[in-house]
Amino acid sequence: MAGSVEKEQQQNQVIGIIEEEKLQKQDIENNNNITRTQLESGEGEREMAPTPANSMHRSGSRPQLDVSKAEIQGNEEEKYPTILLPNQSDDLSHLALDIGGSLIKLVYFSRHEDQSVDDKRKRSVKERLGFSNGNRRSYPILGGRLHFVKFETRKINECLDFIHSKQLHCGGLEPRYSDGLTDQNGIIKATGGGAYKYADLFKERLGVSLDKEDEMDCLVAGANFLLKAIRHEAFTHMEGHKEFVQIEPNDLFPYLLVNIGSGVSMIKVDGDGKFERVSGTNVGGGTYWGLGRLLTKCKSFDELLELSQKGDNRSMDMLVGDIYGGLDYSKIGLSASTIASSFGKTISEKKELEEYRPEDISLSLLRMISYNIGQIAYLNALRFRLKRIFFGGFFIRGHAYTMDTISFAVHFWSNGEAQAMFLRHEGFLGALGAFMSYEKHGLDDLMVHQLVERFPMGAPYTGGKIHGPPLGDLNEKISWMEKFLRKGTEITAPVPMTPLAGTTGLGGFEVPLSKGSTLRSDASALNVGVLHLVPTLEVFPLLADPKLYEPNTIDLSDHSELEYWLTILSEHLSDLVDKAVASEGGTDDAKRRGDAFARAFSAHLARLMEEPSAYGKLGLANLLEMREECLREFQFVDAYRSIKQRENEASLAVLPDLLVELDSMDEESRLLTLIEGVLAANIFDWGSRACVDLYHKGTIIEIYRMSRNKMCRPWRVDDFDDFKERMLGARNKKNPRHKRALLFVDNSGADIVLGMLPLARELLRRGTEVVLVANSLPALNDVTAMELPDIIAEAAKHCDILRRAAEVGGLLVDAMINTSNSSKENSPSVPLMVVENGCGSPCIDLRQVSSELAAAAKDADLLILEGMGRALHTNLNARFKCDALKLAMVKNQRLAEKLVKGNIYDCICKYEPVS
Ligand SMILES: Nc1ncnc2c1ncn2[C@@H]1O[C@H](COP(=O)(O)OP(=O)(O)OP(=O)(O)O)[C@@H](O)[C@H]1O
Ligand SMILES: CC(C)(CO)[C@@H](O)C(=O)NCCC(=O)O
Ligand SMILES: [Mn+2]
Repeated sequence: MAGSVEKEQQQNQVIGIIEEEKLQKQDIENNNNITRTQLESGEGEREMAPTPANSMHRSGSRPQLDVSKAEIQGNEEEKYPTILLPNQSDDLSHLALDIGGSLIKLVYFSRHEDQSVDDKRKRSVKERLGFSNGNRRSYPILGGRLHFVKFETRKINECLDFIHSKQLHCGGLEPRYSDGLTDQNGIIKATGGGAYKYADLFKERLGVSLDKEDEMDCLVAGANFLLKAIRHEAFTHMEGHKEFVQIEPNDLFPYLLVNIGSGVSMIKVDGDGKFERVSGTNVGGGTYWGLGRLLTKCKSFDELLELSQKGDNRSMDMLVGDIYGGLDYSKIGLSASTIASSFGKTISEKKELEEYRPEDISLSLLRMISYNIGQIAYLNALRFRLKRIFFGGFFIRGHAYTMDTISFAVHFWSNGEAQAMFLRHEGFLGALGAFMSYEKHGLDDLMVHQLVERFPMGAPYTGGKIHGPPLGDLNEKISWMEKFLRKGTEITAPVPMTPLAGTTGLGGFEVPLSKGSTLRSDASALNVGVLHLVPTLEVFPLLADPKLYEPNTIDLSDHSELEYWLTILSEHLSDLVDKAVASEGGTDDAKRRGDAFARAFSAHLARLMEEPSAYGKLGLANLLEMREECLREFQFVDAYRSIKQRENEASLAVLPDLLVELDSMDEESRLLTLIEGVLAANIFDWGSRACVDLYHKGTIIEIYRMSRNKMCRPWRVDDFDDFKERMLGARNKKNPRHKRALLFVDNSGADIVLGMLPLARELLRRGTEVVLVANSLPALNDVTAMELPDIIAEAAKHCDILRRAAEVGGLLVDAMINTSNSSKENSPSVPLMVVENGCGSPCIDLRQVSSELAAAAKDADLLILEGMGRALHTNLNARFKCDALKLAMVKNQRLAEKLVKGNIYDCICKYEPVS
């Protein structure tokens, strides 16, 4: 794709659907009044754009639209006139299809220019660290998003409409105006039988040709991609218990892939493109849905599945006990309750179909088919000595009972030798594989750490389906939220996670496990997010062992733990909404958005409470990030903006006094005071309920002083003496001073200004280069990389060391500072730099950090992680290749008890020298 970039950039790009209210003709004619507009792009995502002349620093990962010199094409009276954007650089999409006997699966990719601002901080970082991420052509893969959508094959017109409304068939370009490009882009990769059957229909309706890819090739390519590139794609499901498994890419083959679509294919996979279809069965998903429809009169697959959840198969199935007069047949290992013959009971009863409960029929049928597939899969695994069986296809539909039955069959027959595993993207294997068959998309090179899965927080999913019209408008999104809630409570309901009693241990499987009363919402629409491909993400190079690294400290698979944190977030919500609404001026519009945000986020929390792994493996870091993402989705760019500003100002005002105080001390007490200061200042955390209550009781400075006065050693975890020894004894050869320290900073205000900056200054004074690592996007009151240079410039007015270092680090190039003419020659000229961490969350997952942080880490020999999010919730147990100091105040009673057997406001100073 990279090769065609220039060509595409020369093409005028046309955007078909832009809301007319948003882009008024007049503005377009004046062509410079529009500061932003919205282009619908995928599930409820919004795209906005600065004009080049008046570019707003919307911090963010959101792509932006260049509407300069925009022109209406064609009839201006049209409701949705086509708008030509000559200066908009390429934003294309690719689509691939898997048209099966029952369902059509779509995978589409939307890509956009990396429009991250090249601010002075970034420029200086690039210069200092000698790396560049500005040139995206140096990356084999381009950033963008992979979306997953499905439709029923019998409703193929809905699918065609969807493709048309999103212009997916012409690479994001309107065919009418893209001339030559239509041909070039008028080919869609497609697999499944429908690629043949519906080729003419696609040509007729969309003017595109389907480029047919072999179905088995695609299934295998899709499965291999998912298993290698997506963390925790596979999971086991036994007796209601779901567990994610991480498969090592070099320990993946061989395996048996069982794709349960309408029919079932069993494929032995030995490598990329190396496979053989070893078996299949015509008793599959189509059988369940088809027979079930006839026997129960259900109108939809989900209705049928839902019925099964209230069923009792004993009224249909003939059990061993029915045959043996209530006895087990223990000699061959069969309990009385084992099913001897599915549906067998109905032969001895003189009942008509109508006299059986549809619920029982559905359950009996589901069990029969699942068990049968599990058994055939086992036999094939045995045939080829395969230990792992991955089950895909939409028959599974993330349904607990189906998975339990299959797992049971595999486990029972193989005596636990073979393992059944399921895939989160279950039904999308073929479509993904077809997508992969596009040449030069670069996806093969994609690595786990470059993929971020995001769940649209307020997206147009209703009843598990995604349909147009696109929600480009926040109003629509908000009113849709209300619909979602209504719909959500209808279809999203708890399924017990704990197994019900009833199995005999003798191979009996008479009472369904994890059956619940209502069906969980459609897995494929709600359980699979949008995959963001971010080529600039890297694994933090200083992790001692990335394979062993687990960012989260607390295990949320412990249900009480999950409940606790979900409750915390829930209780925090109204306060957060107040802040968010205030940050946007408290207007009516902001209030509506705040309300919708609160509802959307509560719905997600409620869903997670019922179904903790709804969005994949859940950790506290994800949960906290989800909140920030959700805020951003409702356009709250920086909810704590004014609080941060106020706290920065208040802290900067007392900084000079603090520096004087520090400078009057000897080295040893200064170091202690500095660490104390960091711990004390970490009390300013708007993410902590307890602290927020505290803030009502005093000014920032009062609280900071109070906090510092209460600092008495030993702290709960207190390795200060070791750290001090390393620092003060650093003059000998064996332990030279640190060359470069990375300081992962946390909050704005006192935390950064009175805590971390003075510590940075001390390191600089000792000749250690300092890199401040801060968030890329706002999260709570965390300081961002974009905000830091201004804070440093202010602080530098009072401090030569900071000023010189910031100058050397290129941070002060155009800042207006009053230089006081003091002794330059005394201060060593090591740089102070700022890099972004690549995150927009209070926590940090070091498996996915920005490339500039990765570059800065190369020469670092000291890490200081500060704050609850970065040093406690995540990374407390992380091991590094260099010295590491973890500093935080524990601002939560439960966490304090759990992690350090201590109390709220206890402090942690954990020093881990590299051995
Ligand atoms: N909403 C749904 N509508 C219809 N079937 C569904 C739905 N959700 C799950 N299913 C089940 O999934 C099956 C289809 O799975 P899948 O999409 O993997 O196969 P397919 O590609 O359509 O079939 P094949 O590969 O055999 O041509 C259906 O037969 C049915 O059992
Ligand atoms: C025909 C396909 C491959 C179409 O996806 C699938 O439905 C299937 O594998 N059916 C089972 C056919 C058999 O092997 O008995
Ligand atoms: Mn299929």
